[in-house]
Amino acid sequence: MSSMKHIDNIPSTPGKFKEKSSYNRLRLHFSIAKLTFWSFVFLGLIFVCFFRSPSSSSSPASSDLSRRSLRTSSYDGPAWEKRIKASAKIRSRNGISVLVTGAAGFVGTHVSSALKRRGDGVVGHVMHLAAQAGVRYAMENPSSYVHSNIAGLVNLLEFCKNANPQPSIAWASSSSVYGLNTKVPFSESDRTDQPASLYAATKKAGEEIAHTYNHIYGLSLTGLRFFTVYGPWGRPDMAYFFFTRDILKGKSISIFEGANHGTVARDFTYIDDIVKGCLGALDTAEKSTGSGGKKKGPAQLRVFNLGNTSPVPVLDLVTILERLLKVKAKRALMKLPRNGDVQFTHANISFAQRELGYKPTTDLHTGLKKFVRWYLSYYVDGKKSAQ
Ligand SMILES: O=C(O)[C@H]1O[C@H](OP(=O)(O)OP(=O)(O)OC[C@H]2O[C@@H](n3ccc(=O)[nH]c3=O)[C@H](O)[C@@H]2O)[C@H](O)[C@@H](O)[C@H]1O
Repeated sequence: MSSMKHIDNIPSTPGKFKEKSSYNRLRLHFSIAKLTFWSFVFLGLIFVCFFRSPSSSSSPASSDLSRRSLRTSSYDGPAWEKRIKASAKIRSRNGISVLVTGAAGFVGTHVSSALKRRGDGVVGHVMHLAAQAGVRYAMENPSSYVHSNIAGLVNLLEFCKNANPQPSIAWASSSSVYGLNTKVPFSESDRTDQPASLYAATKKAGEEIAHTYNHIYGLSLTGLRFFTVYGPWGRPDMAYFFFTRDILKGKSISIFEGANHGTVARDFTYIDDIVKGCLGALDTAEKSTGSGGKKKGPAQLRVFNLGNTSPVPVLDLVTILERLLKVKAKRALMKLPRNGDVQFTHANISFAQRELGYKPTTDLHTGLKKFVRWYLSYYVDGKKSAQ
């Protein structure tokens, strides 16, 4: 595991870490190829693999254990193992032990701490920085998407299928799989065979791969189609994040519009609502039916939209940010580039509502208010630099 230290240098979600040179890019690919499956999986999204198990204690969890206990400069040895075991320990009645990959990413961080708060055991791979999220970055670094979203997924499923007992798996898909679909709101049964970006194509491939492992090996699999997740500790490559940074710096921001000044809108979904959907998926997942690589019977296979059901034009997002930041943005309207962006997303969440009890409660203004409060305290009061 000590080989994982090099991951510090791997360019991750654009904006968090800058790629310095083509040498680094080559090194990234070479290094990823060498990683074990533990470090090979997703960033900016979660991939949760979990085993139902009896509780070992009824005492409440300490909510900050998950991240703090794993923050260490050494990723092997007895001390590290002890910390991993402590984090994995279940502390509530009927708790579950969850392997959260991408636990250092945006959604993974929030899901891990929510699990810890309710007493579940969590094992994070805090060094998991391989890049795969983001629609536009897929044009710059296509192979990172294939490595993480396809090869990483297959590696993980290979491991899970051979396990005895097999775990159930909930994993992050994306609203982008709807691609050029024009029927709104997007329902899980709508067509998803027209991806507009490589990112979307790799997520769609993940859904098909999930089908295969469910069919052949009896793995219980739940894919979650996230709709533009935002909030504190979010990804700097996302528009709401870098708009905030650039508005504060007095830099102009490009706001995309469709043909004939058509509205570009997103079903922005607040992180706390997404976390509730993730926990709902874990709590309702059935057991896998196979063991040791052999299927014993049909297993659960699900896909859910986790959106907000309330698309907001990007122009309105900017207006809300201006009000919250008390700074006027320098707006530059631009035609939607042909780089993978779609014009509109809108989730139908009735299936998730019925099956997971998923019910988003945060509107964009309320969510952005929380984000801006965090942003100002972290970057402005905390004097951290936002690149
Ligand atoms: O739901 C998803 O599955 C995806 O959500 C997110 O993608 P998007 O919805 O595209 O979010 P984001 O980039 O923040 O752009 C937001 C809006 O701003 C517009 N936009 C963007 C950049 C810009 O310079 N100007 C602009 O108007 C842009 O046209 C868009 O309308 C995740 O990044 C992705 O990983 C995936 O999870």
